[in-house]
Amino acid sequence: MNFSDQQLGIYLGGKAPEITTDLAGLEEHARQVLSPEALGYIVPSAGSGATARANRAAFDRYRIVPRMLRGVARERDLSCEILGTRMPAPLMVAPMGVQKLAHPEGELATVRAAAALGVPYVHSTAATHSFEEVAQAGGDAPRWYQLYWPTSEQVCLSFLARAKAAGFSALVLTLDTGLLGWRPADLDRAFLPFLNGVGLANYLTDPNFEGVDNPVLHWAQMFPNPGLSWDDLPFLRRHWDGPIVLKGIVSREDAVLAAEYGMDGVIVSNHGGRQVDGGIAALDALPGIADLVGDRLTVLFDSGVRNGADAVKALALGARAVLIGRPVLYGLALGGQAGVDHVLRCLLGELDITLALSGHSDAHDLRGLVSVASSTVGPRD
Ligand SMILES: Cc1cc2nc3c(=O)[nH]c(=O)nc-3n(C[C@H](O)[C@H](O)[C@H](O)COP(=O)(O)O)c2cc1C
Ligand SMILES: CCCCC(=O)C(=O)O
Repeated sequence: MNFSDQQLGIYLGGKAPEITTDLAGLEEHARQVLSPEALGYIVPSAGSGATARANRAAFDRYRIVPRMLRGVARERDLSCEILGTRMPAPLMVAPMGVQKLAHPEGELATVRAAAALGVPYVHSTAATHSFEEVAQAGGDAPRWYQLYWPTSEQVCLSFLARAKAAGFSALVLTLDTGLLGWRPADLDRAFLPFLNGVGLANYLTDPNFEGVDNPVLHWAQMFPNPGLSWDDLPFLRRHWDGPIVLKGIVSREDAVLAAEYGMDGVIVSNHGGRQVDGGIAALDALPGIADLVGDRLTVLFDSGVRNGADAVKALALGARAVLIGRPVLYGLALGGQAGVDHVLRCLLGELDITLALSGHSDAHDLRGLVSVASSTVGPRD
């Protein structure tokens, strides 16, 4: 196999892509095709956008320090197993609701693209397709379920049972969205997809919603759930037979509590800056948490990853795998299933090439691969 076969054949399916391979430029392209409401919901972040900017600034501060002459294999294997789930590389699709805002095929296009590559897909409670539809589209491919814990215990139990029956193997409990954040782009338009019934597919197909007069009002009564506390977690353990991962952890204290409460993992994440404005960059929270609980918990990461090199940085700072958020939706907006396929292939390809060029044939033991760029280094005067 020659070089170009390897680059284009393996990574991109052998043809010139219709979408740029510069994933950092993807947002700009996606902005051209999204409706104003969809753009306002998907792209911006909470408040002034400070948390989202901090996410990116943190990635810029860390620099990869490649090592040489390490006998890197011509054919590398980045595959790994995370909480019982095999994956071709330590990459997963982050749970994201309301995907029909990006493309009419919504989550079905995303899960099909992920499944074809074996990349695990995490199904959001706020999806525009139900557990069962997504499971059918995804076939045997790995999938996890992300719970927004409804205030109704009956609905909560029904969601857990439906997810289990539909083959979702691990549970992600998102903790940073007890309420929606202050999102000016939506507030200025008075736009919330859920009020139009968008993002309620799991709810509307639930037996507990049968015969309900006003399903949107019913949803509104059970979505905001800021009252949850650590002592609620044993309930989940009793009713979910499989790994449980807490998403939205950015403090060391909470990471230690997650371990003490017997959780299996945490996702270090600030929800892509969509919840708290002025929050700590997720990447800045990662190394301290990984050092403290990495031997007891599976530490995963999202928020701000835009390309394969970013994923390498997060892995080197202690994440066992990285979840991809908005870039997947940008691919979805630009090309449906083919667009998501393209984005995932680019991520897998750039992750592989960056690791190989850094002296690694797999994605294990990357400690020491990044350093913090020092602002004092510059031309001598
Ligand atoms: C449009 C959109 C919808 C989202 N919906 C959910 C969701 O339903 N559940 C969840 O846990 N996180 C949700 N997230 C957050 C992602 O899982 C992830 O934490 C975030 O997108 C990572 O940041 P990034 O987009 O900057 O990579 C959503 C993100 C976006 C952009
Ligand atoms: C009501 C769920 C909101 C979806 C979400 O998590 C997001 O938009 O960030």
